Amino acid sequence: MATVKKVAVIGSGSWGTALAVMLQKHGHDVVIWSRRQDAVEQMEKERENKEYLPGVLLPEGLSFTAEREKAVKDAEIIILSVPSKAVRQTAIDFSPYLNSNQVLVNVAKGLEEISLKRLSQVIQECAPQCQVCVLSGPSHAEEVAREIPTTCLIASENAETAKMVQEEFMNPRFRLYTNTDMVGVEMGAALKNVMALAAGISDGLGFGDNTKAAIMTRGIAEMSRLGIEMGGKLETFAGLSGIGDLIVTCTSMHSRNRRAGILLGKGKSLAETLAEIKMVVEGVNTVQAAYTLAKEHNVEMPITNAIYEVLFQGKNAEQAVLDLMSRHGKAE
Ligand SMILES: NC(=O)C1=CN([C@@H]2O[C@H](COP(=O)(O)OP(=O)(O)OC[C@H]3O[C@@H](n4cnc5c(N)ncnc54)[C@H](OP(=O)(O)O)[C@@H]3O)[C@@H](O)[C@H]2O)C=CC1
Ligand SMILES: O=C(CO)COP(=O)(O)O
Repeated sequence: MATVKKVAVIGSGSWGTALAVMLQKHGHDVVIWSRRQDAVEQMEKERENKEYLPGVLLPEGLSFTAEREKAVKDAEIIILSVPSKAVRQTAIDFSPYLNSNQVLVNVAKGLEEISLKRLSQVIQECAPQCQVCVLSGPSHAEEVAREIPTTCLIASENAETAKMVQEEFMNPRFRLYTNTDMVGVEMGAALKNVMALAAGISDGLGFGDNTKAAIMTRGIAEMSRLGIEMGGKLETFAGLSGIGDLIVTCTSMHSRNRRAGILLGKGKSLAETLAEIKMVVEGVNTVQAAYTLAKEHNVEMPITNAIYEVLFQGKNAEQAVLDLMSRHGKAE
Protein backbone atom coordinates (compact mmCIF):
# COMPACT_ATOMS: atom_id res chain seq x y z
CA MET A 1 0.00 0.00 0.00
CA ALA A 2 1.23 3.47 -0.86
CA THR A 3 2.09 5.81 1.99
CA VAL A 4 2.66 9.55 1.70
CA LYS A 5 6.24 9.95 0.55
CA LYS A 6 8.32 13.03 0.13
CA VAL A 7 9.46 12.97 -3.49
CA ALA A 8 11.96 15.33 -5.14
CA VAL A 9 12.00 15.63 -8.91
CA ILE A 10 15.32 16.93 -10.24
CA GLY A 11 14.75 18.57 -13.62
CA SER A 12 11.66 20.49 -14.72
CA GLY A 13 11.37 19.30 -18.31
CA SER A 14 8.32 17.57 -19.71
CA TRP A 15 8.94 14.16 -18.14
CA GLY A 16 9.92 15.36 -14.66
CA THR A 17 6.93 17.69 -14.58
CA ALA A 18 4.49 15.00 -15.74
CA LEU A 19 5.71 12.55 -13.09
CA ALA A 20 5.53 15.25 -10.43
CA VAL A 21 1.93 16.08 -11.41
CA MET A 22 0.93 12.42 -11.32
CA LEU A 23 2.59 11.70 -7.97
CA GLN A 24 1.28 14.84 -6.28
CA LYS A 25 -2.24 14.03 -7.47
CA HIS A 26 -1.90 10.56 -6.02
CA GLY A 27 -1.11 11.75 -2.53
CA HIS A 28 2.65 12.27 -2.41
CA ASP A 29 4.35 15.44 -1.30
CA VAL A 30 6.38 16.50 -4.34
CA VAL A 31 8.91 19.25 -5.01
CA ILE A 32 10.40 20.00 -8.45
CA TRP A 33 13.95 21.32 -8.68
CA SER A 34 14.86 23.46 -11.68
CA ARG A 35 18.31 24.84 -12.46
CA ARG A 36 16.63 28.16 -13.36
CA GLN A 37 15.02 30.48 -10.80
CA ASP A 38 12.92 32.04 -13.60
CA ALA A 39 11.40 28.63 -14.37
CA VAL A 40 10.60 28.14 -10.67
CA GLU A 41 8.86 31.51 -10.52
CA GLN A 42 6.96 30.92 -13.78
CA MET A 43 5.58 27.58 -12.57
CA GLU A 44 4.79 28.90 -9.09
CA LYS A 45 2.94 31.92 -10.43
CA GLU A 46 1.07 30.39 -13.37
CA ARG A 47 0.63 26.79 -12.10
CA GLU A 48 1.67 25.57 -15.54
CA ASN A 49 5.02 24.58 -17.07
CA LYS A 50 4.54 26.76 -20.12
CA GLU A 51 7.84 25.79 -21.71
CA TYR A 52 7.81 22.00 -21.44
CA LEU A 53 4.28 20.82 -20.57
CA PRO A 54 1.78 23.45 -21.67
CA GLY A 55 -1.90 22.95 -20.92
CA VAL A 56 -1.41 20.84 -17.78
CA LEU A 57 -2.45 22.29 -14.41
CA LEU A 58 0.25 21.96 -11.75
CA PRO A 59 -1.79 20.75 -8.76
CA GLU A 60 -2.04 22.49 -5.43
CA GLY A 61 0.69 21.42 -3.03
CA LEU A 62 3.28 20.76 -5.76
CA SER A 63 6.20 23.03 -4.88
CA PHE A 64 9.26 24.32 -6.72
CA THR A 65 12.80 25.32 -5.85
CA ALA A 66 16.12 26.12 -7.50
CA GLU A 67 18.08 25.20 -4.34
CA ARG A 68 19.62 21.75 -4.44
CA GLU A 69 19.82 21.14 -0.70
CA LYS A 70 16.26 22.31 -0.10
CA ALA A 71 14.96 20.07 -2.89
CA VAL A 72 16.34 16.79 -1.58
CA LYS A 73 16.42 17.39 2.18
CA ASP A 74 14.02 14.85 3.73
CA ALA A 75 13.07 13.38 0.32
CA GLU A 76 12.67 9.61 0.48
CA ILE A 77 12.54 9.09 -3.28
CA ILE A 78 14.40 11.31 -5.74
CA ILE A 79 13.59 11.26 -9.45
CA LEU A 80 16.43 12.27 -11.74
CA SER A 81 14.85 13.66 -14.92
CA VAL A 82 17.54 15.60 -16.73
CA PRO A 83 18.84 14.71 -20.21
CA SER A 84 21.49 11.96 -20.36
CA LYS A 85 24.30 14.38 -21.10
CA ALA A 86 23.53 16.22 -17.82
CA VAL A 87 23.18 13.13 -15.61
CA ARG A 88 26.81 12.89 -14.42
CA GLN A 89 27.20 16.55 -13.47
CA THR A 90 23.76 16.67 -11.86
CA ALA A 91 24.53 13.58 -9.75
CA ILE A 92 27.88 15.09 -8.73
CA ASP A 93 26.23 18.40 -7.79
CA PHE A 94 23.52 16.75 -5.68
CA SER A 95 25.70 14.04 -4.11
CA PRO A 96 26.79 16.12 -1.05
CA TYR A 97 23.12 16.45 -0.06
CA LEU A 98 22.15 12.79 -0.53
CA ASN A 99 22.16 9.97 2.05
CA SER A 100 21.97 6.18 2.09
CA ASN A 101 18.26 6.10 3.00
CA GLN A 102 17.33 7.79 -0.24
CA VAL A 103 16.33 6.00 -3.42
CA LEU A 104 17.34 7.64 -6.70
CA VAL A 105 15.08 6.83 -9.67
CA ASN A 106 16.63 7.70 -13.01
CA VAL A 107 14.12 8.35 -15.78
CA ALA A 108 16.49 9.61 -18.49
CA LYS A 109 16.93 7.28 -21.47
CA GLY A 110 20.37 7.25 -23.03
CA LEU A 111 24.01 6.32 -22.61
CA GLU A 112 26.96 8.42 -21.52
CA GLU A 113 28.58 9.43 -24.77
CA ILE A 114 32.27 9.37 -23.79
CA SER A 115 32.39 6.47 -21.32
CA LEU A 116 29.60 4.50 -23.08
CA LYS A 117 28.26 3.68 -19.61
CA ARG A 118 24.65 3.08 -18.74
CA LEU A 119 23.15 5.95 -16.76
CA SER A 120 22.63 3.91 -13.57
CA GLN A 121 26.37 3.14 -13.62
CA VAL A 122 27.17 6.85 -13.93
CA ILE A 123 24.81 7.74 -11.06
CA GLN A 124 26.15 4.97 -8.83
CA GLU A 125 29.68 6.27 -9.40
CA CYS A 126 28.71 9.84 -8.46
CA ALA A 127 26.32 9.09 -5.59
CA PRO A 128 27.43 5.67 -4.29
CA GLN A 129 25.56 6.20 -1.01
CA CYS A 130 22.14 5.96 -2.73
CA GLN A 131 20.15 3.01 -4.03
CA VAL A 132 19.62 3.48 -7.77
CA CYS A 133 16.54 2.43 -9.77
CA VAL A 134 15.49 3.03 -13.35
CA LEU A 135 11.96 3.83 -14.52
CA SER A 136 11.32 2.99 -18.17
CA GLY A 137 8.62 1.97 -20.60
CA PRO A 138 6.17 3.42 -23.14
CA SER A 139 5.24 6.69 -21.44
CA HIS A 140 4.98 10.05 -23.11
CA ALA A 141 4.84 12.91 -20.61
CA GLU A 142 1.93 14.52 -22.46
CA GLU A 143 -0.24 11.43 -21.76
CA VAL A 144 0.95 10.57 -18.23
CA ALA A 145 0.25 14.15 -17.12
CA ARG A 146 -3.32 13.76 -18.42
CA GLU A 147 -3.78 10.45 -16.59
CA ILE A 148 -4.00 8.34 -19.73
CA PRO A 149 -3.52 4.70 -18.63
CA THR A 150 0.18 3.88 -18.89
CA THR A 151 2.38 0.91 -17.96
CA CYS A 152 6.08 1.16 -17.14
CA LEU A 153 8.65 -0.81 -15.26
CA ILE A 154 10.86 -0.05 -12.33
CA ALA A 155 14.22 -1.80 -12.41
CA SER A 156 16.78 -2.22 -9.69
CA GLU A 157 19.43 -4.77 -8.86
CA ASN A 158 17.77 -4.82 -5.46
CA ALA A 159 14.31 -6.37 -5.88
CA GLU A 160 13.09 -4.88 -2.57
CA THR A 161 13.93 -1.35 -3.66
CA ALA A 162 12.06 -1.83 -6.93
CA LYS A 163 9.09 -3.25 -5.01
CA MET A 164 9.01 -0.25 -2.69
CA VAL A 165 8.94 2.23 -5.60
CA GLN A 166 6.34 0.10 -7.39
CA GLU A 167 4.05 0.25 -4.35
CA GLU A 168 4.50 3.98 -3.89
CA PHE A 169 4.18 5.07 -7.53
CA MET A 170 1.46 2.73 -8.81
CA ASN A 171 -2.10 3.96 -9.19
CA PRO A 172 -5.06 2.93 -11.38
CA ARG A 173 -3.77 5.12 -14.22
CA PHE A 174 -0.09 4.20 -13.91
CA ARG A 175 0.85 0.54 -13.60
CA LEU A 176 4.42 -0.51 -12.78
CA TYR A 177 6.12 -3.88 -13.18
CA THR A 178 9.41 -4.67 -11.46
CA ASN A 179 12.52 -5.96 -13.21
CA THR A 180 16.06 -6.73 -12.07
CA ASP A 181 17.69 -6.77 -15.52
CA MET A 182 19.25 -3.32 -15.44
CA VAL A 183 21.34 -3.92 -18.57
CA GLY A 184 18.38 -5.04 -20.67
CA VAL A 185 16.11 -2.27 -19.39
CA GLU A 186 18.61 0.54 -19.89
CA MET A 187 19.84 -0.67 -23.27
CA GLY A 188 16.26 -1.03 -24.52
CA ALA A 189 15.38 2.46 -23.27
CA ALA A 190 18.41 4.03 -24.93
CA LEU A 191 18.42 2.19 -28.26
CA LYS A 192 14.71 2.58 -29.05
CA ASN A 193 15.36 6.30 -29.54
CA VAL A 194 17.70 5.50 -32.44
CA MET A 195 14.97 3.38 -34.05
CA ALA A 196 12.45 6.21 -33.52
CA LEU A 197 14.76 8.52 -35.46
CA ALA A 198 14.82 5.90 -38.22
CA ALA A 199 11.01 5.55 -38.17
CA GLY A 200 10.66 9.33 -38.36
CA ILE A 201 13.11 9.58 -41.26
CA SER A 202 11.08 6.93 -43.09
CA ASP A 203 7.88 8.95 -42.49
CA GLY A 204 9.62 12.16 -43.57
CA LEU A 205 10.73 10.50 -46.79
CA GLY A 206 7.11 9.58 -47.47
CA PHE A 207 7.53 5.84 -46.99
CA GLY A 208 4.72 3.77 -45.52
CA ASP A 209 3.56 1.42 -42.81
CA ASN A 210 5.46 -1.50 -44.38
CA THR A 211 8.70 0.40 -43.96
CA LYS A 212 7.97 1.31 -40.37
CA ALA A 213 7.06 -2.26 -39.48
CA ALA A 214 10.37 -3.33 -40.99
CA ILE A 215 12.32 -0.75 -38.96
CA MET A 216 10.60 -1.77 -35.73
CA THR A 217 11.00 -5.51 -36.28
CA ARG A 218 14.57 -5.45 -37.52
CA GLY A 219 15.25 -2.68 -34.99
CA ILE A 220 14.32 -4.79 -31.97
CA ALA A 221 16.46 -7.58 -33.46
CA GLU A 222 19.59 -5.43 -33.50
CA MET A 223 18.77 -3.75 -30.17
CA SER A 224 18.51 -7.12 -28.45
CA ARG A 225 21.66 -8.44 -30.20
CA LEU A 226 23.72 -5.69 -28.61
CA GLY A 227 21.84 -5.76 -25.30
CA ILE A 228 22.31 -9.51 -24.88
CA GLU A 229 25.99 -9.24 -25.80
CA MET A 230 26.31 -6.68 -22.99
CA GLY A 231 24.62 -8.99 -20.47
CA GLY A 232 20.91 -8.15 -20.84
CA LYS A 233 18.13 -10.73 -21.14
CA LEU A 234 16.20 -11.45 -24.34
CA GLU A 235 12.85 -11.35 -22.52
CA THR A 236 13.50 -7.79 -21.36
CA PHE A 237 13.63 -6.68 -25.02
CA ALA A 238 10.23 -8.36 -25.52
CA GLY A 239 8.84 -6.29 -22.65
CA LEU A 240 7.85 -2.72 -21.82
CA SER A 241 11.33 -1.22 -21.99
CA GLY A 242 12.07 -2.95 -25.31
CA ILE A 243 9.30 -3.55 -27.82
CA GLY A 244 6.78 -1.55 -25.73
CA ASP A 245 8.78 1.65 -25.77
CA LEU A 246 9.85 1.02 -29.37
CA ILE A 247 6.20 0.89 -30.47
CA VAL A 248 5.18 4.09 -28.73
CA THR A 249 8.22 6.07 -29.80
CA CYS A 250 8.16 4.96 -33.45
CA THR A 251 4.44 5.66 -33.84
CA SER A 252 3.54 8.63 -31.63
CA MET A 253 3.57 12.25 -32.70
CA HIS A 254 4.46 13.06 -29.07
CA SER A 255 7.87 11.48 -29.67
CA ARG A 256 10.63 14.03 -29.91
CA ASN A 257 12.87 11.45 -31.60
CA ARG A 258 10.29 10.51 -34.22
CA ARG A 259 9.47 14.16 -34.91
CA ALA A 260 13.18 14.91 -35.30
CA GLY A 261 13.43 12.00 -37.75
CA ILE A 262 10.52 13.36 -39.79
CA LEU A 263 12.28 16.73 -40.17
CA LEU A 264 15.55 15.02 -41.13
CA GLY A 265 13.70 12.88 -43.69
CA LYS A 266 12.20 16.04 -45.15
CA GLY A 267 15.70 17.34 -45.72
CA LYS A 268 16.37 19.61 -42.73
CA SER A 269 19.87 19.64 -41.30
CA LEU A 270 20.54 18.21 -37.83
CA ALA A 271 21.07 21.70 -36.41
CA GLU A 272 17.79 22.98 -37.92
CA THR A 273 15.97 19.91 -36.63
CA LEU A 274 17.22 20.24 -33.05
CA ALA A 275 16.41 23.95 -33.01
CA GLU A 276 12.86 23.23 -34.16
CA ILE A 277 12.16 20.42 -31.67
CA LYS A 278 13.52 22.48 -28.73
CA MET A 279 13.25 19.56 -26.26
CA VAL A 280 15.92 16.90 -25.83
CA VAL A 281 16.30 14.38 -28.71
CA GLU A 282 18.22 11.61 -26.94
CA GLY A 283 18.64 9.39 -30.01
CA VAL A 284 21.16 11.83 -31.49
CA ASN A 285 23.70 11.22 -28.72
CA THR A 286 22.74 7.59 -28.25
CA VAL A 287 23.40 6.69 -31.89
CA GLN A 288 27.02 7.76 -31.45
CA ALA A 289 27.45 5.60 -28.35
CA ALA A 290 25.59 2.68 -29.94
CA TYR A 291 27.71 2.90 -33.10
CA THR A 292 30.88 2.58 -31.01
CA LEU A 293 29.46 -0.14 -28.73
CA ALA A 294 28.39 -2.21 -31.74
CA LYS A 295 31.95 -2.08 -33.08
CA GLU A 296 33.46 -2.89 -29.67
CA HIS A 297 31.16 -5.87 -29.18
CA ASN A 298 31.37 -6.93 -32.81
CA VAL A 299 27.59 -6.82 -33.18
CA GLU A 300 25.91 -6.13 -36.50
CA MET A 301 23.60 -3.09 -36.22
CA PRO A 302 22.73 -1.99 -39.76
CA ILE A 303 19.93 0.47 -38.88
CA THR A 304 22.05 2.11 -36.18
CA ASN A 305 24.96 2.42 -38.61
CA ALA A 306 22.69 3.94 -41.26
CA ILE A 307 21.35 6.55 -38.81
CA TYR A 308 24.90 7.38 -37.73
CA GLU A 309 25.93 7.90 -41.36
CA VAL A 310 22.91 10.12 -42.08
CA LEU A 311 23.37 12.24 -38.96
CA PHE A 312 27.15 12.53 -38.81
CA GLN A 313 28.61 11.58 -42.16
CA GLY A 314 26.31 13.51 -44.47
CA LYS A 315 24.76 10.45 -46.10
CA ASN A 316 21.55 11.05 -48.01
CA ALA A 317 18.63 9.51 -46.06
CA GLU A 318 16.95 7.92 -49.09
CA GLN A 319 20.28 6.40 -50.18
CA ALA A 320 20.69 4.99 -46.64
CA VAL A 321 17.33 3.20 -46.98
CA LEU A 322 18.25 1.84 -50.41
CA ASP A 323 21.60 0.61 -49.07
CA LEU A 324 19.87 -1.12 -46.14
CA MET A 325 17.46 -2.82 -48.55
CA SER A 326 20.23 -3.89 -50.93
CA ARG A 327 22.43 -5.70 -48.42
CA HIS A 328 23.03 -9.33 -49.26
CA GLY A 329 20.06 -11.62 -48.59
CA LYS A 330 19.93 -13.40 -45.24
CA ALA A 331 17.89 -15.83 -43.21
CA GLU A 332 15.61 -14.23 -40.61
N1 LIG B 1 9.32 13.59 -22.39
C1 LIG B 1 8.95 12.32 -22.26
O1 LIG B 1 7.81 11.95 -22.59
C2 LIG B 1 9.89 11.32 -21.71
C3 LIG B 1 11.22 11.61 -21.55
N2 LIG B 1 12.08 10.66 -21.04
C4 LIG B 1 13.47 10.96 -20.82
O2 LIG B 1 13.60 11.90 -19.76
C5 LIG B 1 14.78 12.69 -19.95
C6 LIG B 1 14.39 14.16 -19.84
O3 LIG B 1 13.57 14.40 -20.96
P1 LIG B 1 12.46 15.52 -21.05
O4 LIG B 1 11.87 15.83 -19.74
O5 LIG B 1 11.59 15.11 -22.16
O6 LIG B 1 13.36 16.75 -21.54
P2 LIG B 1 12.93 18.24 -21.85
O7 LIG B 1 13.67 18.65 -23.04
O8 LIG B 1 11.45 18.36 -21.81
O9 LIG B 1 13.51 19.04 -20.58
C7 LIG B 1 14.85 18.95 -20.20
C8 LIG B 1 14.96 19.52 -18.79
O10 LIG B 1 16.27 19.24 -18.31
C9 LIG B 1 16.85 20.48 -17.90
N3 LIG B 1 18.29 20.44 -18.13
C10 LIG B 1 18.94 20.41 -19.31
N4 LIG B 1 20.27 20.39 -19.12
C11 LIG B 1 20.44 20.44 -17.77
C12 LIG B 1 21.57 20.46 -16.95
N5 LIG B 1 22.81 20.45 -17.46
N6 LIG B 1 21.40 20.50 -15.61
C13 LIG B 1 20.16 20.51 -15.08
N7 LIG B 1 19.03 20.51 -15.81
C14 LIG B 1 19.18 20.46 -17.14
C15 LIG B 1 16.19 21.54 -18.75
O11 LIG B 1 16.33 22.78 -18.11
P3 LIG B 1 16.49 24.15 -18.95
O12 LIG B 1 15.11 24.53 -19.37
O13 LIG B 1 17.07 25.08 -17.94
O14 LIG B 1 17.41 23.88 -20.12
C16 LIG B 1 14.75 21.01 -18.72
O15 LIG B 1 14.10 21.34 -17.54
C17 LIG B 1 15.33 12.28 -21.33
O16 LIG B 1 16.37 11.37 -21.14
C18 LIG B 1 14.16 11.60 -22.02
O17 LIG B 1 14.58 10.61 -22.94
C19 LIG B 1 11.64 9.42 -20.69
C20 LIG B 1 10.33 9.09 -20.82
C21 LIG B 1 9.34 10.00 -21.33
O1 LIG C 1 10.76 7.64 -23.98
C1 LIG C 1 9.77 8.21 -24.36
C2 LIG C 1 8.44 7.59 -24.35
O2 LIG C 1 8.44 6.36 -23.68
C3 LIG C 1 9.90 9.58 -24.92
O3 LIG C 1 10.39 9.49 -26.19
P1 LIG C 1 10.80 10.83 -26.98
O4 LIG C 1 11.97 11.41 -26.22
O5 LIG C 1 11.13 10.40 -28.34
O6 LIG C 1 9.61 11.76 -26.90
